[in-house]
Amino acid sequence: MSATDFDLIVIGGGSGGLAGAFRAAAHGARVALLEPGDLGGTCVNVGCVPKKAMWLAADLSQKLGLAAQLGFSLPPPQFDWAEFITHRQRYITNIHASYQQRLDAHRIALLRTRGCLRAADTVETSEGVRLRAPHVLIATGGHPLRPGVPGAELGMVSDDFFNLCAAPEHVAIVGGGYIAVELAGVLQSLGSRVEMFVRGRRLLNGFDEELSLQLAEDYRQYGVRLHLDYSLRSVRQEASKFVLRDGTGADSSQFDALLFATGRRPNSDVCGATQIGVACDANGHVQVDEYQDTSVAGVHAVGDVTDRVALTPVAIAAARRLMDRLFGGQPEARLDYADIATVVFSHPPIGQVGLTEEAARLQHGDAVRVYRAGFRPMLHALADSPQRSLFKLVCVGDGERVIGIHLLGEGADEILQGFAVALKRGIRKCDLDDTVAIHPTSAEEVVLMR
Ligand SMILES: Cc1cc2nc3c(=O)[nH]c(=O)nc-3n(C[C@H](O)[C@H](O)[C@H](O)COP(=O)(O)OP(=O)(O)OC[C@H]3O[C@@H](n4cnc5c(N)ncnc54)[C@H](O)[C@@H]3O)c2cc1C
Ligand SMILES: NC(=O)c1ccc[n+]([C@@H]2O[C@H](COP(=O)([O-])OP(=O)(O)OC[C@H]3O[C@@H](n4cnc5c(N)ncnc54)[C@H](O)[C@@H]3O)[C@@H](O)[C@H]2O)c1
Repeated sequence: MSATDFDLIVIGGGSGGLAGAFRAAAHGARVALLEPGDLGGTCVNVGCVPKKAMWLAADLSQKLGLAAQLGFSLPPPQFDWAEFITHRQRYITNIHASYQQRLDAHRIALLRTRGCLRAADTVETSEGVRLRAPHVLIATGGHPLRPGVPGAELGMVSDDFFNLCAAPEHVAIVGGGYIAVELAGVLQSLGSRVEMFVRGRRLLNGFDEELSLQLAEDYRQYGVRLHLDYSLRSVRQEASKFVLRDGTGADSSQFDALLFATGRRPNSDVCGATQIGVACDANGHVQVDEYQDTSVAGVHAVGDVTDRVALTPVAIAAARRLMDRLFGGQPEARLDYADIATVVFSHPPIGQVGLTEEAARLQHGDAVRVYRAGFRPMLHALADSPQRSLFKLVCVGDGERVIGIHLLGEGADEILQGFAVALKRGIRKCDLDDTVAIHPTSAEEVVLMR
């Protein structure tokens, strides 16, 4: 291969890398994409997609329970986890095929190999082939992190969760963030008995505290046991069971499975970034400026390998804007990272965009006004199930500009997107008041708060 074959080399074929490669090629750039694993990276293979599939199965299981309470006579539902996996994996295989077709259509050179930066314009493959291009995009994502305690290697991480073929009977989950909360909900709904061991005093730091407390209550009602303020000292295995020991020396019960959901680390070292002088923070995240440029000219980075919001649509949006700037004649194109909406696929889900009440009060003090709606969604009220929804609006100033929307409850995952557009456009509370409700829905509560 000639040394100057490409305009862009992309290291990593996950959400950010693929989006960057497609957009650059659409602008006419000659692109090489290096990916040793399955196309789609974390999101498609061991993240959003299989996780959402499991969440949908868990949601169906809960709905079957409600249906039985509402007069449907059903045999006790049996969930064939292994069969569900064949549907899940078929869905994922179709995504791989569609990516491959798009790569071919865009004439992107896909190299099934690992890439390592040797200079700002040079990437070496595992086979020792050197490729050159004036622009390199680092999009190598991250990997799950285990806590630094003795025995931590005994537990699963989220990647391993997707290899399960049945619900373990009794599961310990360490962590209280996105992945811990989501997989706890899935496992409990699909038949496991789940205990969560959370370092902090509440679930989901960074989310609205009231919603987090309500979700903890929902989880307790649902049978999940929460150990808050838990300090993990070590893990050991006794026969096939796992036992956790805490900071006081007390042992947990015995578990059939142990899952660590204790955060992720960026894949910056494996791609040679640091060796060519790309600046990284103490955790290894590649440091980028507002244009996704690293400290080395011509080397750019997007997605989980950077220290920005670790979400698929963020990696995609950042990569597309970067390619619009580099190859699309839009010199100012860059991603605005403010007010990015996010959903935790818990049971029920939580959606948030903008500032939490706590963050708003720190920034704006007494100028903050909060509106709340707590209610039982109709299906749960009909079935006399205790699950409640809690919606909050955080507003600021005399004009009551809406600076935070927080939704916990059935449908929150689907409701939030439209309101996120409105918040981004700077709506005020009176704009919501002026909007006629859609009845009877949960979403109408957002425009009916008083
Ligand atoms: C369990 C779980 C659930 C999640 N759920 C959601 C969700 O519901 N919604 C959401 O928005 N986000 C979710 N996320 C986060 C989301 O998956 C990530 O933010 C997203 O995948 C980041 O994309 P990326 O392109 O930066 O990295 P990745 O998707 O991780 O892709 C990086 C790719 O780079 C490759 N690579 C690494 N090193 C090299 C190398 N040296 N050479 C070549 N290739 C290399 C890897 O093989 C990988 O394919 C979830 C994450 C997890 C773990
Ligand atoms: N629905 C979604 O969009 C979604 C779902 C999953 C993951 N993600 C993304 O992936 C990222 C990673 O998810 P995550 O859940 O791994 O991380 P996280 O940062 O959300 O949560 C990590 C949790 O582990 C705990 N923890 C860390 N070190 C610990 C230790 N040594 N001992 C005990 N507890 C410890 C933290 O206190 C925290 O509760 C998220 O921040 C998010 O950006 C998004």
